Amino acid sequence: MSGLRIVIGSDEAGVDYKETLRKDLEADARVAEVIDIGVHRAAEDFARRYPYVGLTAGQMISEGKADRALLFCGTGIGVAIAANKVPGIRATAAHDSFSVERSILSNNCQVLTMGQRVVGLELARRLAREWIGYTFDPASASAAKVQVLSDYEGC
Ligand SMILES: O=C[C@H](O)[C@H](O)COP(=O)(O)O
Repeated sequence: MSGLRIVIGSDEAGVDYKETLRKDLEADARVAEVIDIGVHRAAEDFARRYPYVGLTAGQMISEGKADRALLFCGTGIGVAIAANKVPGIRATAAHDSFSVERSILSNNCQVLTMGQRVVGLELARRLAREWIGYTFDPASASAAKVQVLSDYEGC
């Protein structure tokens, strides 16, 4: 898909990867807009923890301000849990190529998360490049399964 609006964010444990991946996304012609929700390196911003980052990203997608989010924390787990609290949001941590692919093609996840303490930087960059290239097919056999979740949430 071209023209993606992507939120990028992290807690303090993922800020190094967030900074590198933000630059990658900004240089990618398939990305229309990169929205950096922090954290930034200022001490006061480091007080924001993974729940706020995940919730903010999920809310932005829910409100139509972005299409996807790429989030980092120590493991990728905390930001995924937080984003999943927002109704209608499907978020997952993934650190391998197949799971990243299926997060879109099977699950239509809007949010991909990774852990800076889990995955190497170059693999994270490669996975993000791959992730941008996938588009969910609403006519696929997977669509009815995703719809069950949407129906449950009513959105
Ligand atoms: O999922 C949580 C993240 O990995 C976070 O960056 C670290 O959380 P902790 O400091 O509570 O271990």
